[in-house]
Amino acid sequence: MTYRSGSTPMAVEAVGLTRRYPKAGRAAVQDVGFTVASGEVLALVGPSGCGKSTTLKMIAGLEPLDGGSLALDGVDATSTRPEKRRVGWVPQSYGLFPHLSVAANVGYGLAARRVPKSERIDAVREALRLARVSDLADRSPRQLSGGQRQRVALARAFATDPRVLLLDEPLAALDPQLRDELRSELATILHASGRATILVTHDQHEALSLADHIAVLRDGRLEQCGSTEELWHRPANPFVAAFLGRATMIRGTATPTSSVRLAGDWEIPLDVLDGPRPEPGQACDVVLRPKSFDRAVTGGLPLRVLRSEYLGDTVRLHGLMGHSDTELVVELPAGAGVTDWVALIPRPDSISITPVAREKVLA
Ligand SMILES: Nc1ncnc2c1ncn2[C@@H]1O[C@H](COP(=O)(O)OP(=O)(O)OP(=O)(O)O)[C@@H](O)[C@H]1O
Repeated sequence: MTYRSGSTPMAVEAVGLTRRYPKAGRAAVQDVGFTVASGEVLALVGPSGCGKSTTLKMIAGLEPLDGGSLALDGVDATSTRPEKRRVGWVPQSYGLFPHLSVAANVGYGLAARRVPKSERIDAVREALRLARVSDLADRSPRQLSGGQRQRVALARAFATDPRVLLLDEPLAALDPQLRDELRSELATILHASGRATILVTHDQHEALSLADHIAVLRDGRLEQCGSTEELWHRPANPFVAAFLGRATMIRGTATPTSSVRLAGDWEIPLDVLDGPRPEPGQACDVVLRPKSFDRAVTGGLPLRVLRSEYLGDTVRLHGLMGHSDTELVVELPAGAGVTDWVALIPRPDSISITPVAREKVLA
């Protein structure tokens, strides 16, 4: 039991979730835990097959748990039937019925549960308002754009008054431009709804802009779960760093002259380190992102360019740090030509440096 008297229980508390499909070798999900408060959005991210959908299904009650426990609003729900969990599911394809109006689609779940008509009308009106589609109530799903369909699917989930909303790749069915436009609107709707939301996405931009917290899964296991800022600035390992935004995480060593020495004799100054300063000789994890550098006018850190990609405003360089074999991806403003070697100066505000405790280095 996760509820402590005097404290507000978490809307979702998953502890050690484990699912082993029959006849499968390894567990699809192994020992995954996280919490989500009401009004918060958690993004489950990770490569294809890492266990995101299975985790979502365990919370909805569509897959049983082979280990661990699940509490909803502080009450154990590990074996609760799906229809009793008050969990709203928005599938990737939205699953709207083409022969029903938007309002009838939104009220479908309530009608199936024989909710009285007057209550149903109020609930549908409120759900349409929350999802910002009140003006579409009489249309058929065929007369809607992709973005409108997505919001109607959300309204249908809202109508049943769920305490938890589960969204499976909410923007995946939309074209890239519409996806960008809808991202911020969806964030506003989800936060205004006051529900706990768990969404699955492949897209790091979606995770960073929609979610308060992110859980990164890999091969069924949780690599890291924390606030978006925490994962961005202090990724637990190179996999998490790379997954959220092409970052490269490199282990370096603090020098006596307030810098960190990395591969290829690169030195990054410790100017903007906001946490505790490392002692000389102490190991540090340094997260370098494509936009962590400008082109140096004189001197600078040498990047040996292996390949370049023209991206319009910028050029993306794939290279090696100095004479080392450590790879790095850097994006610089397009315009100045690309040569075999490019000199860079670090932009300290976009580089994260975390001193590593000595015990962790030895472990
Ligand atoms: N019904 C099933 N029976 C057996 N194995 C399954 C079943 N469903 C999923 N799996 C396996 O479990 C693992 C996790 O699958 P899951 O669908 O949860 O991953 P995912 O992260 O959602 O993937 P994607 O991003 O591709 O949708 C995969 O190896 C998958 O092949």
